[in-house]
Amino acid sequence: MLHATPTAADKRAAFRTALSSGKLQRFPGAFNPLTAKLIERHGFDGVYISGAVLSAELGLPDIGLTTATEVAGRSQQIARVTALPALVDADTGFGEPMNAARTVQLLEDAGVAGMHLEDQVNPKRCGHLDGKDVVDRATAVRRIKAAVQARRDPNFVIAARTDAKAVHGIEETIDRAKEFADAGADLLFPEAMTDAADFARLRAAVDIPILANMTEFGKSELLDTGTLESAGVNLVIYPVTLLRLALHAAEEGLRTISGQGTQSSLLDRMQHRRDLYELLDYSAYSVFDQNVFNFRG
Ligand SMILES: C[C@](O)(C(=O)O)[C@H](CC(=O)O)C(=O)O
Ligand SMILES: [Mg+2]
Repeated sequence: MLHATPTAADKRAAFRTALSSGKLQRFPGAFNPLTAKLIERHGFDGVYISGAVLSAELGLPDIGLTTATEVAGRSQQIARVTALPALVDADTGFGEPMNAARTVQLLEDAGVAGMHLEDQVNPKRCGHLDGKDVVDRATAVRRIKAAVQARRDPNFVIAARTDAKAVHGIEETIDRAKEFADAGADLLFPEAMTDAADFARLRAAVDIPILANMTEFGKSELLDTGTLESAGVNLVIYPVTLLRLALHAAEEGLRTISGQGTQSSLLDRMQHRRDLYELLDYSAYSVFDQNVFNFRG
C-alpha cells in the first residue's frame, strides 16, 4: 500500500544479480506508475522508463527537450509503486559529462535501479530515425566515466548506449562497446541493431551484459525472447509498446463515442472498475483508514 515494500537498494542488488543470471530479463516500458503495477502483476522482471514515452506524454517529440529533473520526477513516481527494478532512459545525460554525473545522483535519489547514457550528439533524437549523429569516442567515454564515478550506490546499474550502428556500422559499435566496458559500464545498449546476427557478433566480442531494444516500427527486427536468449542477450526492453497499444485503443474509443453517441459497445474491451480497484489495492486503504479512525475514536 502507498508504496512498494523493497527499498531502492534491495531492487538494485536484485537487478545486478538478475543481469548475471543468464536468464533474459524482460522490461516493458511503463508509461505511468499504474502501468508499472500492471507490469509487475503480469510477472515481468522489471520496468523500463522511456524517454520517448516521457516526451510523448508531454505532447513533445523525442528530440532532447525534456530535462533531468522532469525525468527524475517521473522516475520517482514510477519506481516507488513497484517492487520491480526500474531502468531509466537518461538520453545523453542532459549536457556535458558533469551534467551526466549529476543526472546519476538525481536518478539514484529517485529510487531507480539503473539508467542508460547514449553517445548521440546534443540535441539527441530517437535512435530509429535517420539523420542522427554520435560524438567522438573520447567524448562518449568521458560521459560514461563521469557517470560511473558519480554513482554512490555501487549496485546502481550504468548502461552505455551506442547509436553507432546506424551511423557507422557494427564494427564501430563493437569497438565502442569494448571501450565503454573498459570505462566501467555495467550493461551495453547497442541501438538500432538489425537482427539476431548483430547481437551474436557483439556477444562474441564483449563479456558484460547486453540489452536489446525491441521497439516497433523502427530499424530492428522484432525478435522473440527465445531468439534473444540464444543470441546471448541479457535484457530486453519494449519501450513504447504499452503506450502504442493504449493510444490505439483510445483512438478507437473516441471514434466509437463520436460515431455511435455512446461507449456502451466498448464495455467488454475496457478494464473493469473492479479490476482497476484490485490493481490499486483499494481494500487495503479502507482497512488502513478504519484503523486510523478507530485509533482516534
Ligand atoms: C528506447 C528509446 O530511446 C526510448 O526513449 O524509449 C527510443 C524508443 C523509440 O523511439 O521507439 C529509441 O529507440 O530511441
Ligand atoms: Mg530514448
